[in-house]
Amino acid sequence: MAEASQRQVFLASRNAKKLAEMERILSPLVAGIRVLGLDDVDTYDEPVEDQPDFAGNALLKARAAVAATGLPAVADDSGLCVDALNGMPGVLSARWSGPPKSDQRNNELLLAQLYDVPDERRGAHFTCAVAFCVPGADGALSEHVVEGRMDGRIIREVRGEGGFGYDVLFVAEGYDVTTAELSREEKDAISHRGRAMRELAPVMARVLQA
Ligand SMILES: O=P(O)(O)OP(=O)(O)OP(=O)(O)OC[C@H]1O[C@@H](n2cnc3c(O)ncnc32)[C@H](O)[C@@H]1O
Ligand SMILES: [Mg+2]
Repeated sequence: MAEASQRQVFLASRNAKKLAEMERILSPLVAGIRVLGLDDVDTYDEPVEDQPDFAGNALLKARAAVAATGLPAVADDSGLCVDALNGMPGVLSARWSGPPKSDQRNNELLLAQLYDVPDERRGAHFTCAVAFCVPGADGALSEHVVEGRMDGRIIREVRGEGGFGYDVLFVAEGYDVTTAELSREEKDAISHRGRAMRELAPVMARVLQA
């Protein structure tokens, strides 16, 4: 029983589609893991994501999750970095068109911003930082951060029904369909999130077993 409870991990995301990706990538890679979501813990305030980089925001979210729940927690901070926009929207990706968060308005704004940008300058990449924080017996936190990246370009009209966020406008390098047109497995195999989570999984397995 003690070992089973050791392997509970809280995935700290308010984005249901992102959370589903995190869970489906991690669960098969960490033996015996029991994934908990927001519905399994008492409500707590979402921390303000005010850090200048993805790793900083991921850590902030994971630390807040541990503080609220006392459980080992994983948080993902991710976003789209567009070359022609000097790396924006970057850490501001979720609310690029202002609150409340809307994928559709974000995509419309991105298309408008890139209206005059020719095909050869529409390069972009997704970045995902994942932080894993584990409370120790002495109150200290053990913290681990990994990052993944997916390169590609921004097309001129939305395509596809899968994924979330900017997937409908993003074509990964070597592909001619958007990441919203890929199957879940195909997206996970190449995505920033898939790469980061696959790097984190053995770390989680080791830390949770200790
Ligand atoms: O912070 P949490 O609660 O996890 O949920 P969130 O949606 O606010 O997540 P972020 O702060 O990390 O912002 C990430 C945004 O970047 C975009 N994004 C990240 N990963 C993406 C992906 O795989 N496909 C498309 N868009 C993505 C999308 O707009 C997300 O809302
Ligand atoms: Mg967020």
